[in-house]
Amino acid sequence: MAEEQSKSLKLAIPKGSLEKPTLDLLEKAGYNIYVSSRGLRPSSDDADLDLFLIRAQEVGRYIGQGFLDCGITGLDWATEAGTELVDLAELPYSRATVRPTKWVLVVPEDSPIQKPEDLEGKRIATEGVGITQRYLAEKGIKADVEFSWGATEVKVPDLVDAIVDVTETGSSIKANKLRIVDTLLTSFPHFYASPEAAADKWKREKMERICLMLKAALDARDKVGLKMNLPEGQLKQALDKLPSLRRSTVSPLAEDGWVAIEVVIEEKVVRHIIPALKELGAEGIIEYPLNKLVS
Ligand SMILES: Nc1ncnc2c1ncn2[C@@H]1O[C@H](COP(=O)(O)OP(=O)(O)OP(=O)(O)O)[C@@H](O)[C@H]1O
Ligand SMILES: O=P(O)(O)OC[C@H]1O[C@H](OP(=O)(O)OP(=O)(O)O)[C@H](O)[C@@H]1O
Ligand SMILES: [Mg+2]
Repeated sequence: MAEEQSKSLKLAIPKGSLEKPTLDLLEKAGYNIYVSSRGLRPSSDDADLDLFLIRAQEVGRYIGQGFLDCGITGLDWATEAGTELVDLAELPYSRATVRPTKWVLVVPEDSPIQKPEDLEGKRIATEGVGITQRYLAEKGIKADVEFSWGATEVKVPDLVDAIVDVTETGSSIKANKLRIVDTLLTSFPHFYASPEAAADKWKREKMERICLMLKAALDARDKVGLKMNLPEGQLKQALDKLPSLRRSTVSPLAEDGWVAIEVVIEEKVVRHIIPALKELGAEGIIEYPLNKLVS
């Protein structure tokens, strides 16, 4: 028992672009994290967690070296770290949208470079040197790849011929009048563990529970619950007309000839579904938000 109580899980949260969305997701998953101003060791309402805010680029290194048990970072930086990590879950969220981050090869709109092979002998700046070098090696292209500390878009065409940079919404590419030549990698955040932590029963169970709750919170995103009463005679028509209702729970009501329907659907279809149900004679329609969805 004493040993159980002294257990703790060293968990890294990515500092930077992913910090806010990661803290929001953890909160939705049921873990309230408190980050003090300039503090890099957040506290939480789960006494088992020992939290560290670490740059996304470095999370993989410290987990791989065994100094941290686990953490969240992009697939991109985990790959770049080159350490052995156990991938416990893909978490499909991003900085601003639900789309994955893409690492793209980019040139000015009017550049003569049209295809990757045109990079032969050229200069490329990027924060992801390893990702870029592996891509060029796979294609048998020889080009100079130099590390960029950021603000990479400004470097073409005066300082380098092309850049490899992250894009999510595409607004930076548009604002800087750039053109995508190719996509090297698509990346979402993942939950990674060290091989030692993954082999430890208590840590493994703890991490799997956290992943379950994180995924449940992500799966509930953009979905709502809908409940209503419907004349039984209209049930077939409702299921035919509204395919998204097919997986609903149908139960009899105390009042003869009526059924209660409960379903989880995409929020975006609700505005079509509610009026259609009303036309079919549905009554007592309620819509409610969902916090978690576990299939
Ligand atoms: N729009 C975005 N821009 C940058 N990174 C993003 C974006 N959306 C998601 N990410 C992810 O955030 C992680 C960290 O990104 P990045 O390496 O750019 O560092 P950063 O936290 O943005 O800090 P910096 O200000 O140094 O760029 C990566 O895994 C990346 O895939
Ligand atoms: O497609 P978008 O949604 O516009 O996102 C892409 C931008 O986000 C990142 O910049 P960041 O804010 O991380 O600054 P950085 O350029 O210093 O890395 C990336 O380097 C792009 O500039
Ligand atoms: Mg960035």
